[in-house]
Amino acid sequence: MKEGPTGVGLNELKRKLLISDPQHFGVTIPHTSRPKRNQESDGVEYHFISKHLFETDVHNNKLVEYGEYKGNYYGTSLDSVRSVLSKNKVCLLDVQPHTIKLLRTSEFKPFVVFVKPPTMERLRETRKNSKIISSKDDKGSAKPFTEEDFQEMLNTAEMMESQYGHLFEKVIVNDDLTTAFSELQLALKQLETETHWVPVSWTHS
Ligand SMILES: Nc1ncnc2c1ncn2[C@@H]1O[C@H](COP(=O)(O)OP(=O)(O)OP(=O)(O)O)[C@@H](O)[C@H]1O
Repeated sequence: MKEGPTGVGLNELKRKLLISDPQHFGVTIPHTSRPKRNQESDGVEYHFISKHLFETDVHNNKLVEYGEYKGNYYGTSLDSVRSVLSKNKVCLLDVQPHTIKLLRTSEFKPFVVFVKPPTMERLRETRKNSKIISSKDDKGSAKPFTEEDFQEMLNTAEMMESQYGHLFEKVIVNDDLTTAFSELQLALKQLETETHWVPVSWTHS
């Protein structure tokens, strides 16, 4: 499980992990109530369900997280996480910090990595040629980072870390991308090869 402020590089790091070992890592397929487009297939880009069913699922706590955008719901179900785990893969999931509590169970055994922005100076330097890809925008528009984007990223990161820092198992500063990716790979490898501490209740199941 990874998290961090918008634009910090979560998608980029997730993409790199998936490419590096597609047998080992997996991602969830989200649910949406938006109508399926012609070129899309159910269960590939999204699980397409009705608005009514989405609301029932929300009511029955079947979703890890969900939100509404342009009148349609989008969300990730607990079952979609289970489906990745059932293939014996490590599920890469970005979540809001308040969701960590929900996932800290013996079933999911999350390893929480906080992806943190570097200093303002280093953001300016490293993101010179980077574009923010608006995930919310259907056309996937991309525009350069502004000073405000950097400031917001730093503010959000500080807020997240002060409020939820105790829930992070690993903090990775995404300064140089290649270095950050290597650190992430190493942390995940160590997680699988070395002994680490978990709540005692997790050892009984
Ligand atoms: N270390 C880095 N150096 C330079 N550019 C980077 C670095 N990390 C990410 N980027 C670029 O910054 C942009 C935003 O990254 P990305 O889309 O991964 O962010 P995100 O955290 O997933 O954002 P969101 O939550 O809004 O989807 C991308 O164009 C990405 O290539």
